[in-house]
Amino acid sequence: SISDPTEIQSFLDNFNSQAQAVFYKQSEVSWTYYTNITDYNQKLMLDEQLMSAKFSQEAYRNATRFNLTVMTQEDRRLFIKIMDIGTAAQTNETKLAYLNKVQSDMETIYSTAKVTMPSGQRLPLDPDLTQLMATSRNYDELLAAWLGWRAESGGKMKNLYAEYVEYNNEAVKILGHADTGAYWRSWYDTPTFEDDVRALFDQLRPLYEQLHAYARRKLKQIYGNDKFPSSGHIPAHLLGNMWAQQWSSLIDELTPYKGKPTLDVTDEMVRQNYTAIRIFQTADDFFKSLGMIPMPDTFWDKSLLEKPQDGREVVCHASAWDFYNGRDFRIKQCTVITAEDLETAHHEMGHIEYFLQYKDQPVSFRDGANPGFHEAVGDVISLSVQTPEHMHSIGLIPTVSNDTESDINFLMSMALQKIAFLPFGYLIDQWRWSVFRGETTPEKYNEEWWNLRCRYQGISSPVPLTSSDFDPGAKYHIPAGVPYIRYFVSFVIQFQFHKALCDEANYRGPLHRCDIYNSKPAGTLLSNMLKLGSSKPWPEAMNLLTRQRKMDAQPLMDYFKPLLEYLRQENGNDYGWHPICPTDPT
Ligand SMILES: C[C@H](NC(=O)O)C(=O)O
Ligand SMILES: [Zn+2]
Repeated sequence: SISDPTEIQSFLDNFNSQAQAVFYKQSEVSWTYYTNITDYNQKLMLDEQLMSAKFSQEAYRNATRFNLTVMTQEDRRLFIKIMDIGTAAQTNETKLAYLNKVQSDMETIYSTAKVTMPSGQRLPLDPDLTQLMATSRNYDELLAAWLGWRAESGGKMKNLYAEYVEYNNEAVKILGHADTGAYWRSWYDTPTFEDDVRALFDQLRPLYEQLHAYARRKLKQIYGNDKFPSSGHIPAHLLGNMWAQQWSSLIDELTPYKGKPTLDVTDEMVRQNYTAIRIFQTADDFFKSLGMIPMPDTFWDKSLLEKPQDGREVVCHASAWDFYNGRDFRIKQCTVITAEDLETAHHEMGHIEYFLQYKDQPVSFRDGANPGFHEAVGDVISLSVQTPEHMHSIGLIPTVSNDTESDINFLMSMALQKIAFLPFGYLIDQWRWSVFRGETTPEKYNEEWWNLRCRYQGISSPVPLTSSDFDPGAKYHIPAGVPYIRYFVSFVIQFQFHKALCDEANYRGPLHRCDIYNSKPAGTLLSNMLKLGSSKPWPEAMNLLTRQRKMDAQPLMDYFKPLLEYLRQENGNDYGWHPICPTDPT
């Protein structure tokens, strides 16, 4: 095997320049499809994916000719990443083409699905059903939207998913991974990763149990006790969100102390004629205030920031794109003028900022330190943006009152976004890992999904389950093949990051009121971590930013401590639910 340093360097240099060209082409062709769903554009994308796979297979073959033991740590890390080619390891082109086609067809079903409402209207998820789930308080209307969406999305792809699992597992086993779940977890490069996330979830469950109890009591007042099963579960369609994953749209009903200025800035944004562009300029302004890298001109020229009105079908689920040429970075978001989309814009721009900070790294290091890091960047900024102080400073709330009651109201609004999410963020890949392992077989897909939803989220299906349903397919990341534990990791570490940046900004008050806006030191500290990309093991990146090497739920618990005390007082013994699904689904 090759040990000559000159040959090692020239291989890496060649790979780097070729990979940029190949990945650029694949990004462009994919972008064309995601922003204009047609059979023709899908075929171009699938063809390009096969070309890109051939490039990766050849790079893999060439890389295995080198002797990794004589290399520098950095070069060895590059070679390992060059050889981590995922499903492109499938050299049987027919099988790889079929896997990619099935994956793309599931994502297309999801992205073009429409529900025929009792009124006869045919509604897509974005923006119509999302808006309905957030604003309707009519039990039957919510049920119609919820049932319709499951039927038109997941209900149309159950057999496809079983094939996707089989072909995806076969491909990654060629690289030596036990199954697709093992491959996805390998990106965290932590042998105890599964145990670590379970420990974090167990540590945080009391917070969620208290919030769940509080929400359940309020929702019973709205919909009537008879709509709730005796097991303590909340019917899945009543939480203001199609997947009950975040409950922010219930803020007005769940605000503990009425009579204070609303914390939902949606109405004010609409009143001020906010546009999608202005939402993204607001986010860009925050990064600039930290001395971080502004969005480049190509971002503003080439992003798709609103759902096209020209009849084109697009994949509306928001995403941020790196075109791997160091210059072209875009967001695709069907932005609507709501507080939630202001937050999403910061989330997506956090990805772009990460791309910008590590753009001069070798291609194989242009990734998050681990996938959770990439999901955390924008959210950390958004923790500052959402403070009453910052919302006041950008004119979206009239006054800042930090008396105890207003403080609890604010913490409740943040808990509906961050605490409500934790079991959902945790259970998606619990389900998928069990599917990839073969523990959950196709006839058990739906039942096991609801077992986890009932056990961890304390919500249940408002209708009896049938084995032809495939409710996992009603959530984007399942048909799109996007791993999900990254969001659970992000929701924990973003509070570690927030605490570290607030310390760096010399902020002294309670963590939940910290706004790092304009802090150049905080911006420098964050930038230095982001610049690393995936060039170092993630504990080193974590240490650089937070002075510790582990994921730690303490900052999140400290942030919400005053609210937990309030909730325990409010709930008394009225909290918790039966771990298995109710038989009386109301
Ligand atoms: C939390 C996750 N965010 C994302 O996809 O960007 C979601 O929307 O389900
Ligand atoms: Zn993201």
